[in-house]
Amino acid sequence: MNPEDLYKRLFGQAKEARKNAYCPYSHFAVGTALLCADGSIFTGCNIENAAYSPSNCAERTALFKAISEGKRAFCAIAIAGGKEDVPGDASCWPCGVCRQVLREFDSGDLIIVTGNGVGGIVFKTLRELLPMSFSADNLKGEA
Ligand SMILES: O=c1ccn([C@H]2C[C@H](O)[C@@H](CO)O2)c(=O)[nH]1
Ligand SMILES: [Zn+2]
Repeated sequence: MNPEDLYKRLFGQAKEARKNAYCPYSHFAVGTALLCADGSIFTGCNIENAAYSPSNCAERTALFKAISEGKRAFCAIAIAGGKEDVPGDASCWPCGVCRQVLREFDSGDLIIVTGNGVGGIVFKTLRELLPMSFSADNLKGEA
């Protein structure tokens, strides 16, 4: 399958996962689908909390599920987000916190996929979304 078709399918899985979003405060529902290097897929949704700050984004839900199952290498993550009463076809790029968390497991080619607002997808590398990032390389004195 060519990458674009693979990402379209992944975005469809993110839209499906978005149905599980728990967002009674923001009413902004997000779903994700994370494609691991071994071909497995982990989905996620945002999970809000009455105390607000413990809320978790959909990106980190999927990533933490995968990490906790032993996965360490990832190809792409698709994100479908929007107010809960709309289909979630518009672009929803990851927040700054999630970009940094994803950076921890990116070796330079992680793809971020989201909707283009007209029924298709758009994708970029995490490196494009988080240039000049801080990583483990800095701690090793290599950056
Ligand atoms: O990329 C994003 C942006 C926002 N949210 C969540 C956090 C919060 O629950 C709600 C509104 O910000 O959407 C995500 O899960 N991912
Ligand atoms: Zn986030």
